[in-house]
Amino acid sequence: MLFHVRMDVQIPATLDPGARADLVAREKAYAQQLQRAGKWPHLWRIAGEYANFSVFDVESNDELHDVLSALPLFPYLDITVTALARHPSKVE
Ligand SMILES: O=C(O)CC1=CCC(=O)O1
Repeated sequence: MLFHVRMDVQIPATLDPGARADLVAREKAYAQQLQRAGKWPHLWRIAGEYANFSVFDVESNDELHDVLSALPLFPYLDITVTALARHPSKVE
């Protein structure tokens, strides 16, 4: 199942810089692990925003929830999920 996900990142300015760097490094490692596993086939920066558009390829809504809620940045993300279905005009 494919899901389009928008993530807006809102890390508090008051967060200790070392803690922030550790969080971002752990987010990157987890994101790259999921990309290598084929679960996160698209990850794009939204130009001009601290936000991304992503596509996740997972087995179920529950797996998507597990993957997203395990993101190290999860407490600081505003997440919008859109389920995707096949378009009838898409060339195979
Ligand atoms: O910076 C972001 O958009 C949040 C994020 C998702 C994966 C990652 O490494 O950072």
